[in-house]
Amino acid sequence: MAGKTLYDKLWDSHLVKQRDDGSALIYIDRHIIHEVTSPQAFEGLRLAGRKPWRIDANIATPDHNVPTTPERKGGIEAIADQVSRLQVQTLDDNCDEYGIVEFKMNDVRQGIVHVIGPEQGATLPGMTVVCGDSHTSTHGAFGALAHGIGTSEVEHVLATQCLVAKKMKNMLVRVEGKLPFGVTAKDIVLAVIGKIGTAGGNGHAIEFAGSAIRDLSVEGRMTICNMSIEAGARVGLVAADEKTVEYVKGRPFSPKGAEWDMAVEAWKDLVSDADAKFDTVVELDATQIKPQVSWGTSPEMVLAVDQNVPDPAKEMDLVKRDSIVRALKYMGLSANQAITDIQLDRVFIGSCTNSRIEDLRAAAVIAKGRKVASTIKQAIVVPGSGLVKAQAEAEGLDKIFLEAGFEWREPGCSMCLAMNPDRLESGEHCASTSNRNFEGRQGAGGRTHLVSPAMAAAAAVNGRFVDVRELI
Ligand SMILES: CC(C)[C@H](C(=O)O)[C@@H](O)C(=O)O
Ligand code: SF4
Repeated sequence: MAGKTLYDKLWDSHLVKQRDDGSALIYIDRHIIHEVTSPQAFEGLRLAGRKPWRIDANIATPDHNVPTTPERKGGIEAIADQVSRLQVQTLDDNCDEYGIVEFKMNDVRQGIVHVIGPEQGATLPGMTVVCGDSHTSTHGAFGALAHGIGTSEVEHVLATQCLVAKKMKNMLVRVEGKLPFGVTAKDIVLAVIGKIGTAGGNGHAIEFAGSAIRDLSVEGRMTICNMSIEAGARVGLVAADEKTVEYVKGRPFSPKGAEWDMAVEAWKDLVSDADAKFDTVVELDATQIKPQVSWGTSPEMVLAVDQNVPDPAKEMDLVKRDSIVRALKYMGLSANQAITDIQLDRVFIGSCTNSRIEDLRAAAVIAKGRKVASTIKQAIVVPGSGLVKAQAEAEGLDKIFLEAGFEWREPGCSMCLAMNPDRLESGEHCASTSNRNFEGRQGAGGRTHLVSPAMAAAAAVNGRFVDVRELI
């Protein structure tokens, strides 16, 4: 019998019941909750006369709708938008009613769900982790089976601690070789999506492996797994190793004492067996990856910073040609324009892809001693959690950013999506460290370019895209 992949192992160890029609019931160890996808789920529970079944498996925080400016210190009343205020209030009320641990808006532990889960040790190797949010794939960086679920599934998990699921296929993305200086995890994942496309991982759980992935910090692995969903896969995974163990050690929700020792022993098995079979294998040479910039309205429309945007006239496939024409029009770019000729209006450093301490450090290296270009209307740095913010301030990163002309904000999803006051105006170009660039994502008519934190900082000081390696 062939060996098992990491995904097979995680699936098998959580399988409650397999049905003949292919559907199955799996046990969920951790459920993370935010204000957007939970209100109807709690309401559904109430209407059915049910209660959450395992209170301590849940952890909640508001992130999408929270303002990131200092006024929010005034509390929920300070949220100007009514719908946003109601969502945040409803989350607070639901968590209070059922006794669910919640880091409220002004708690130092508040932040983006995918940043705070790992930060608190609430995400551990070997777990199943779900959240009503597509970027739950982030947590797979710990060798956990993690994916987004819909609101009706949020209700189901609350009520039963189980989920109806279907086993996915196995895909291996192997990235070998040493990553060039100045090239980061974000560039790896954008390059992967550029290669396989946004449908490339459809129906698969992607395991990222190879020396370039092993060499990454746990934060970098989170960035990669985060964007598995943009590669078409709901699940991204990285095998657990010493770095994973080191990261989770001593965190508030991590096991302690004898339980810790047992856990570490068990986590050693969270790797794919050498003879495991993958349905699909993709290989990338890390040494060839350059800093990436998305130019279009899909994450697969991405190029190296030294390239030129495509010319539709050279595309023979009519469907592809049409999508290039439309993307160029929306983005206000002309065929063959150099990426380094794209003028930026705003810069956003944040989101669950790139708002951890390592991301802020990388951006600060570039910002240090430089100034945001006068042509940039706004450059904001939004830490992923209050604890990331505190850590950055302890290291003096806030000062570096403020002196350079960046704004230093409170944690939240912020400009990643237009659900709170941070957004683009129509026609504006933004260098953004987030994960999605479809039309209107950061505000109606806004034009998003996905980049790494260092590339975003470099764009801020240069006014246009520049190969960050010229500034290091
Ligand atoms: C609001 C939420 C449901 C959504 C998601 O699931 O991903 C958001 O986080 C996003 O990034 O678009
Ligand atoms: S930061 Fe962006 S991608 Fe992440 S959860 Fe928030 S809105 Fe979704």
